[in-house]
Amino acid sequence: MPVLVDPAPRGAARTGVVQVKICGLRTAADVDAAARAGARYGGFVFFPKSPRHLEIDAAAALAAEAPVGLAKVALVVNPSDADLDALLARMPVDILQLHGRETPARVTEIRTRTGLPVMKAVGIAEATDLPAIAAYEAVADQILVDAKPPREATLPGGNGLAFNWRLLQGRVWRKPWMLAGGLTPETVGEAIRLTGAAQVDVSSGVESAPGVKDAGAIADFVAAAQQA
Ligand SMILES: O=C(O)c1ccccc1NCC(=O)[C@H](O)[C@H](O)COP(=O)(O)O
Repeated sequence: MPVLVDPAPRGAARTGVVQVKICGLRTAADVDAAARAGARYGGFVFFPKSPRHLEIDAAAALAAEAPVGLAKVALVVNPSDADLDALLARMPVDILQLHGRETPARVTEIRTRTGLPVMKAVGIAEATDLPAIAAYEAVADQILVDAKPPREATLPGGNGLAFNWRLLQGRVWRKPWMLAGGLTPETVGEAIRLTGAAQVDVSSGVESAPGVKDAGAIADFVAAAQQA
């Protein structure tokens, strides 16, 4: 049964509570932990080099059992039309997260072709990276403001690295956005206070090992975000 999801929630501005995405869910226990903790979004990674990668059928089985209220986010990197067709034919997806070098034109194409809300990841390391957010907010439903991966990184995201959150102070964007990059239960409160983020995303910071989620850390992270 399709889950009705607001593609562009206003987060804290709408509900008064910071919305949380737990990315890299790989097991039924992970999905359960995220939902029980009160996360709004659950992310499923489709990137074979990642320790969080899932085959489509495995992700589809998890997504089918996910409770209503946990929006299912499919994270893809530079997907071809065939990749998207194969994914969406088998898995119920609420939001597509584009985490590669997709251009604004390609974001528009994917959004039109799939009919799904699209969240585009933009990597930030310094102030000169910020204008890309404006370019993508014109075409995407949401922006994931993430740490830019180091040049030598094998993953375009999920590296557990933070960026200077003060770069975002005083910035206003028209579209909903989510803060990501190296957040942990210990740091997420300060990150929210410094940036004003209404939504936050975490992966490495709630793991006991790469790709292994820790239910206690997920609960701590969501609680810390919601209390900020
Ligand atoms: O998590 C991965 O392995 C991954 C692979 C390829 C592209 C993106 C990936 N992750 C993105 C995320 O998990 C989050 O959206 C975000 O980058 C936060 O990650 P982290 O810094 O680990 O909290």
